[in-house]
Amino acid sequence: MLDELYRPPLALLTDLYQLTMAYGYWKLGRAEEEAVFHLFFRKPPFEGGYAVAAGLGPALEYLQAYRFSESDIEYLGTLTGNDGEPLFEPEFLGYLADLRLTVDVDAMPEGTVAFGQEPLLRVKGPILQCQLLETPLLNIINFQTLIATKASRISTAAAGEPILEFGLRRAQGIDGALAASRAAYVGGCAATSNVLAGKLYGIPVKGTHAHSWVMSFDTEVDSFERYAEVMPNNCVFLVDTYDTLEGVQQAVEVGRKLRERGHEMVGIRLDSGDLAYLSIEARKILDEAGFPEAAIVASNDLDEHIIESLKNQRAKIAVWGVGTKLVTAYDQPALGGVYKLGALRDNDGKWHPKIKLSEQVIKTSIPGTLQVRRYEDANGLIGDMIFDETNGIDDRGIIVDAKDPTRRKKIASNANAVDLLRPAFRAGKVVAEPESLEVIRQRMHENIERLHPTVRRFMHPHEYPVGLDVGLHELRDEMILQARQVRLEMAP
Ligand SMILES: Nc1ncnc2c1ncn2[C@@H]1O[C@H](COP(=O)(O)OP(=O)(O)OP(=O)(O)O)[C@@H](O)[C@H]1O
Ligand SMILES: O=P(O)(O)OC[C@H]1O[C@H](OP(=O)(O)OP(=O)(O)O)[C@H](O)[C@@H]1O
Ligand SMILES: O=C(O)c1cccnc1
Repeated sequence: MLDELYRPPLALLTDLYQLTMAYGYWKLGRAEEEAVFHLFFRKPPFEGGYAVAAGLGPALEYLQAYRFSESDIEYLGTLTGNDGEPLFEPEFLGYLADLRLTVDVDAMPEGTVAFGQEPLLRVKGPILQCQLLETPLLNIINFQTLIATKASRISTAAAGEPILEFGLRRAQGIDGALAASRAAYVGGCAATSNVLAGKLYGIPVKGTHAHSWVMSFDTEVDSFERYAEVMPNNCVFLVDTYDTLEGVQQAVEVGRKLRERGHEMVGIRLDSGDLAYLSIEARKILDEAGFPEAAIVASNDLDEHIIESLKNQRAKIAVWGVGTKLVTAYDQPALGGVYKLGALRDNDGKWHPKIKLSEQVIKTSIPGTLQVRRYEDANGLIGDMIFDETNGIDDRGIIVDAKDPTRRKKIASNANAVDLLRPAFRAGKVVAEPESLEVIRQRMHENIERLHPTVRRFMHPHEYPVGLDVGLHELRDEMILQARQVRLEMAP
């Protein structure tokens, strides 16, 4: 699913330091030196057990359109350093003007469940190009993955009942809203209130009416009657403007008249008060009045925790309207995905793994040209192995936890294995088959189903096994020791 929004070339959508490094590589004659970068997050968001990969479609659209326009080049020519002289020389700007991407990108298909440390995306090609792409790729993938994950958690809480995404009015700007509507659908929402997202992405659109409609009439019942007249095929009455349970009675009255005219009331919406109590009482009123099919829609600052609690309270809510907390990822507003250099190729064609050290083990990078192999059997997912494609997998078939190397797991030799990073972009062209959002969300549902329920739990979820191939782990350890040794020797 490639969309129009990211079609205009947006090569300047990057941090200036990517261009200063690009200039440096060009100046040093290293622009075409081949590199591999990986995009990954360290910990699933929301203190959860998993994330849902999203954003690849728009990212590919971005890559496909990538070029510096004439006005981009002109603008870059106006940038100066602290001596007032141009930052970039004209020959470099000419190089950028002619630049067409030749990188290869391998990526997890959207809707795949993903875990900490494992690459969602791998970019391989001239180091200058890889570097320029860091910021826009992180921008697109981080946000959509975050929102798809939130939506998937909310869908899990609603246990199959439809979620309507109502976030547009409180989303982070225009693109924040559109990207969130897309990702929310990937993560399992049934529809959006955002009509532009409906048009751009083919997401079903749904809507009720606001309090202002009720307030604009002399009485609540009058407002429902007029609404039923003009919109007889889409009647969800918002019943909480004055007194909620009285509002339900008024909806029933209007629903009866509607029925006489050959239409059925779709339902009512609750938007304040105790949603458990009010939905249970409203359900009784609707059932007793002969409207067992009328759905109770609820909204009001909902998230996965409130929905889970309302379900435990046996609330009679059939449809959930969720806005702010979903589209702003309220409790964790950024994913924190990073993009790190894994390897460089020297003149004789050999790949050399690269490492960045950190005081925190979790932040020490994983060297190599990485791939993720997922193992599963009839019962579901077993574990993921991160390995270096250049060296292949060690015969021992063991994964080692990157945070705690004493935690290891032997992978059963009869487990099914699938490599998650698949060719998406080759030498500047999209090669992944475009996927509809329907296919993507179906993949998300199937993936989530195959996770152990304890991994899906909101509170202190069970940690899904992800580890380094034991051979890669040993190489990484050696590289850490070697880098530290070198630094020790260099110490005065
Ligand atoms: N039974 C319930 N259990 C848990 N949370 C609930 C329950 N009923 C409602 N909530 C949540 O509690 C919060 C109530 O919000 P708030 O205190 O603003 O009250 P309100 O009913 O919205 O009042 P207002 O009239 O100001 O809109 C919302 O997030 C809502 O989803
Ligand atoms: O609570 P959220 O999850 O963000 O869902 C969207 C909210 O937006 C609307 O309220 P708003 O007060 O903006 O307008 P209204 O007058 O239609 O209620 C709607 O009634 C929901 O409460
Ligand atoms: O259609 C609705 O009920 C709706 C739409 C946007 C925000 N809140 C509610």
